[in-house]
Amino acid sequence: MQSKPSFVLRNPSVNKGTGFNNEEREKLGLKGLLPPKVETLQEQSDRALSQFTSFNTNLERYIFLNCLRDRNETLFYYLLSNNLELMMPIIYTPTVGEACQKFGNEFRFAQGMYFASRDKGNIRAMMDNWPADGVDIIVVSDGSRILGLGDLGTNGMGIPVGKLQLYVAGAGFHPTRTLPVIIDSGTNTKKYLEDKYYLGERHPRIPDSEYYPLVDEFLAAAYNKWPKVIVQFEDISNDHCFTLLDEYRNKYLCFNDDIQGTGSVILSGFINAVRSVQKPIKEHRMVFLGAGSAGIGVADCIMSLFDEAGISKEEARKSFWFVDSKGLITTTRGDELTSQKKQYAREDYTYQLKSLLEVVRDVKPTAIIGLSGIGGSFTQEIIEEMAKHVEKPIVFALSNPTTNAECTAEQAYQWTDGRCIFASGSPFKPVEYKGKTFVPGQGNNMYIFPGLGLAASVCEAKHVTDAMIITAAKTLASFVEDSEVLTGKIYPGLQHIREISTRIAVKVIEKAYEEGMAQLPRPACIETLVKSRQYIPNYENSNN
Ligand SMILES: NC(=O)C1=CN([C@@H]2O[C@H](COP(=O)(O)OP(=O)(O)OC[C@H]3O[C@@H](n4cnc5c(N)ncnc54)[C@H](O)[C@@H]3O)[C@@H](O)[C@H]2O)C=CC1
Ligand SMILES: CC(=O)C(=O)O
Ligand SMILES: [Mg+2]
Repeated sequence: MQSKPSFVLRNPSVNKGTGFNNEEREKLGLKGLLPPKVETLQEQSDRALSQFTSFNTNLERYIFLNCLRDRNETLFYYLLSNNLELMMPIIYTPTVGEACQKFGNEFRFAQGMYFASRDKGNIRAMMDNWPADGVDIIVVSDGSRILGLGDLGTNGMGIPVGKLQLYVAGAGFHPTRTLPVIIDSGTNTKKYLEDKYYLGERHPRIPDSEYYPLVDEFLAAAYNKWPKVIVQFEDISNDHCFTLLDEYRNKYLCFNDDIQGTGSVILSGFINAVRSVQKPIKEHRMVFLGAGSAGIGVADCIMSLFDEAGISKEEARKSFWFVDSKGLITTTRGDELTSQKKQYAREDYTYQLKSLLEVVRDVKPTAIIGLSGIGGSFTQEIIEEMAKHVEKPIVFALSNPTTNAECTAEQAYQWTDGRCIFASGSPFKPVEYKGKTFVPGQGNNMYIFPGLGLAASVCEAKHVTDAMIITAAKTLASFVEDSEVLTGKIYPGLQHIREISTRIAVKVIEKAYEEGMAQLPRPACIETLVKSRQYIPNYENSNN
């Protein structure tokens, strides 16, 4: 490849830094521009790892990694892929949450694309500014509900960026073919509107009459420019996300990660928790704290287990109790419920239960599922009350980041005397309790979206269906052996994410063919096709 040296060394997609061999240095006119030693990718990675560990704070490590990505993409993905467990909590939850909150302060260079209301009418033309040849996947947020941190506006860009890094490292999307997007529809967070470093549009969120046409124009433009692209909606507040999903799920190739990805990963964890406690699904009583996009998405997916057990929807709903900021959701509560809440509203309560503790006392749940964004809301009293009535309580504290988790892993094991099956959205370290080591599971959609997205992209799916989402959940669950499940392990180790994503992709593609959703002619071997499409970070694959 003939190119100006300054360009090659400053283009992260092709830059190898000290990895350029002598022949390449000669050919590309790089002689004298690099220190003499030619290094292998492994040697470069060893140095980068040592630099990574030398920082004092996780935010510094986050900045270091993103700057590395901006210099040498191959090295970044090689380092990340080989140190995923160490680096996941940095590029993803919890550190990405802090990085978003400080996005304006720590901004160094632009990534992805931004579309604001004033761009209305020009979005398709703006997309031609994106420098890559093609785009296979877009993660789009409007920053309105970033993890459990609320409305961060344009600062939310860290989330699409981080999710796409997982798509590359976890599933093998090609990094140059991923596009993080922020639809800047303003922010209602005063702190950011008044922050001199805030980089978004400085106005309150636009009304629905402007919001929906803006998103519609963005999607139409994206599918016009990249007809096979898959779009993942991410961290969009629940006043919009359900409407967007309903509107577009049968029009374009898209899905909502917080509703469907979370639904799938928690269904998977629940399947294994049910295997672990050895109690049939119809005997479970599930209390949800939080009835937003994630809570409803999870319940909708768990409903499939009742369906498989031959239990009607009407009957199955009696196993769910939802608590939101106003208490137990009932048909008699007196407030206007959204259609999503209505389907799970209890009809059998003539009295009102205002607090989670009251609900737990009343229901004696076998599972308590936190997707409220409220840190510490599973108190000792609540968990102890639950543990009185159940031999192996299922405690899922799934809100992110770590500070927003409903309880910590340590608390859950202590308060249930080591009997609970625990999972959290953000990672917790193993817990020593009464001479035993408990390894908490991470119930996070990161196990699902890379493989699901890969499947949809590779087989050129028309749409992402519920059956594909449930297939992904079951495939993930199958990674945990019976013997492991009995010890309380419900998710496989993260270090196997590539294998997991590959298997999820294969199974989801098979389902897509079964359902007539796959548009690519059926290949002789789906696994071979999937593997042939996966990016592996090494210099042999680069263009030089
Ligand atoms: N582990 C994972 O993979 C995922 C975790 N999440 C986390 O779940 C949390 C919620 O996400 P979404 O459902 O998308 O948000 P959301 O805003 O759609 O829903 C939040 C729900 O919590 C309820 N709530 C708020 N304050 C409450 C209180 N004091 N008591 C009881 N309920 C209360 C709200 O009424 C609402 O029903 C966030 O922290 C997010 O990070 C979301 C998606 C995936
Ligand atoms: C994990 C995730 O998608 C969330 O917390 O929103
Ligand atoms: Mg999310």
